[in-house]
Amino acid sequence: MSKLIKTDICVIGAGSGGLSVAAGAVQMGAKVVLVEKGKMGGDCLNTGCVPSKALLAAGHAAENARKASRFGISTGPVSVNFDQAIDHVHSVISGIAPHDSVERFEELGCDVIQAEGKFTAPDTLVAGDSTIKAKRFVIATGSRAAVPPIPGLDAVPYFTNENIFENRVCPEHLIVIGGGPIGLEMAQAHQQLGAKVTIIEMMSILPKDDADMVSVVRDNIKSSGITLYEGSKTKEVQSNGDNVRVIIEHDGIEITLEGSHLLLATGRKPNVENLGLEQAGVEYERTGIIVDERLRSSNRKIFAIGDVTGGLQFTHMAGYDAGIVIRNALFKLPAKVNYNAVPWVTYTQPELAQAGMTETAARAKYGDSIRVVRWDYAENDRARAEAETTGFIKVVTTAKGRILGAGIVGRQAGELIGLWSFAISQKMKIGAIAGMIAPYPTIGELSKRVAGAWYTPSLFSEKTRKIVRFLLKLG
Ligand SMILES: Cc1cc2nc3c(=O)[nH]c(=O)nc-3n(C[C@H](O)[C@H](O)[C@H](O)COP(=O)(O)OP(=O)(O)OC[C@H]3O[C@@H](n4cnc5c(N)ncnc54)[C@H](O)[C@@H]3O)c2cc1C
Ligand SMILES: NC(=O)c1ccc[n+]([C@@H]2O[C@H](COP(=O)([O-])OP(=O)(O)OC[C@H]3O[C@@H](n4cnc5c(N)ncnc54)[C@H](O)[C@@H]3O)[C@@H](O)[C@H]2O)c1
Repeated sequence: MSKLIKTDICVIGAGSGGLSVAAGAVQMGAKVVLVEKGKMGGDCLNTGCVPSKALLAAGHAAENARKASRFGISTGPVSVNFDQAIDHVHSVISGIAPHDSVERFEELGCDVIQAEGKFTAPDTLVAGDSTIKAKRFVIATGSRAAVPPIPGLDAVPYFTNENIFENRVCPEHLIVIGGGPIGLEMAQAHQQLGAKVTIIEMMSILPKDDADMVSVVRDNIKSSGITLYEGSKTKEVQSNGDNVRVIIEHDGIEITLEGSHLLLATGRKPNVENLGLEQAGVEYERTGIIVDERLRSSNRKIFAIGDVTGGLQFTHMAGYDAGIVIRNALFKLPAKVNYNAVPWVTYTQPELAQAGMTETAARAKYGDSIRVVRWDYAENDRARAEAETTGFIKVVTTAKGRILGAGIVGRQAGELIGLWSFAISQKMKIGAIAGMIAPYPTIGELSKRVAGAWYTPSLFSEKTRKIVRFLLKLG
C-alpha cells in the first residue's frame, strides 16, 4: 500500500545539487524528502569529478617521476600498476562517500527514499511505495553521457564516464571521441599511465575556452605523444576481433584507426525522461529543463538546478544553484542567479582555468575598448625554481580597469583562479590586485604582476617621467 508523505521540500536526485539543497534546507528547519534512484553523491562522486581527478593524480605522479631527471634525480624506468591506480580511485570515492550517504542525510533529519521519482501531478511525486506531496519540489536529476549517432556504435563495446573507472587493465590503445574536458582529462590520465591514446574531435578541442590558452594545452597534449585529430568526422565504428576500428575523415582523407578501447566523451544529455514532467507542468527542451533567473520551472512550485538545466555543468554550479533555491523556497527571497564570475578548470597538465569573460566574449560585448594584459610563467621565479615555466595569465578589463575576465594556463591555474572569480564578483578594478602584497616566491605572484602590467604604459611613460623630474626639482 502506498505511503503518503507531506513535506515542505522534496528533492529529486542526490548529486551535488540535490544534496546541497537537502542538507541546507533540513538544517534550517524545513521538512525534507530526498529521492535518489542510484548512488548517493551522483555523478561527481561516483563517475565524474572525484574519480577523474584521482586518476589524473595517479597519471601526474607517473609523469612527474619520468620528468624527475631534470632535477638530477634518476628513478629508472617508471612502471605503472594500473589496477592499483584504479584502487586509489575507488579508495578516494569510499573516503568521501560517508559525507553523501543515506545515513548522514537521515541523521541530518531528511527522509531519504531510494527509488526512482516520477511526477503524477503538479504537486505530487511517486517514488517506490511513497506518494509525496510537497510545498516545493527541486529537480536535480543531473545529466548523462550523450551518445552520438555514429554508424556501428551499437555493435561495439565502449566506455563512457559511467564505466571507465571500473576498467582495471591499462588500454593498449585508447581512442577517445570528443575533445572537451572529459576527453582531454581522460586522454591525459591514460597516456600518463602508459596507454597509447588518440583523440578525435569534430571541431577544435575545448571550444568553450580562450583559444590562446587552448593552444598551450594542445601543444602539450601533442608533445606528450597523444595523437590528436581536430576538425575530424567519425564516419563509422567497427569491431575487429578484440579491437575497435574507427574510420574518420580528416582533411578530406579517410583514415582507419585501430584501438583496443573506445571512450565516448561527446557531451551530455539532461536526465529529463521518465520524470513525469508533462504531468507536473514542467517545460523542457533538448538541452534541459527551462528555468527563469530564480531557477523556477514553468511550474512555479518546482525548481530545477544543476546539470539537468543544461547550463554550466559543474559541481560548483550545482552547489551555487542550490543556494539560490534555498533563498527562494525557504526565505521567499527573489534571489536570482548571476553567472558573471563563474570559474572553471580543466585539470590537465598544464591546467587551464577561466573566470568570467574570455577575451572573445568581452570583445563581442564591449568592442575594442577592452584592455588585455598578459604575464608569462617564464617570468615567475617560483615557476622557474620548479621547472614549470609553460603558460601565462591573461586578464581582460574595461577601458577603466574593471575586471571582466581572467584566464590562466599553467601550473596550479585552478588554485589561482579563485582570486579572479572573487574580484569579478565584487566588480573590482585591476588596481586592487596590483596593490595586493603577494608572498615571494609564489606562482600566485603572477596575479599581481599581470595587474601591474596594466599600468606599465602609463606608469613608465614620458608624461610620468616629466612629472617625476618636475617634482624632484622642487626639492
Ligand atoms: C568525467 C566527469 C568529470 C567531471 N569533472 C568535474 C570537475 O572536475 N569539476 C566540476 O565542477 N564538475 C565536473 N564534472 C561535472 C559534475 O560532475 C556535474 O556538473 C555535477 O555532478 C552535476 O550535479 P547534479 O546534482 O546536477 O547532478 P548529478 O550529480 O548527476 O546527480 C543527479 C542524481 O539524480 C539521480 N536521479 C536522476 N533521475 C532520478 C529520478 N527520476 N529519481 C531519483 N533520482 C534520480 C541520479 O541517479 C543522480 O544521482 C564532471 C563530470 C564528469 C562526467
Ligand atoms: N574539469 C571540469 O570541471 C570538468 C571535467 C569534465 C567534465 N566537466 C563537465 O562535463 C561536461 C561534459 O564534458 P564533455 O567533455 O563530455 O563535453 P563537452 O560538451 O564540453 O565537449 C564535448 C566535445 O565533443 C565534441 N564532439 C561531440 N560529438 C562529436 C563527434 N561525434 N565526434 C567528435 N567529437 C565530437 C564536441 O565538439 C566537444 O568539443 C563539460 O562541459 C563540463 O561542464 C567538467
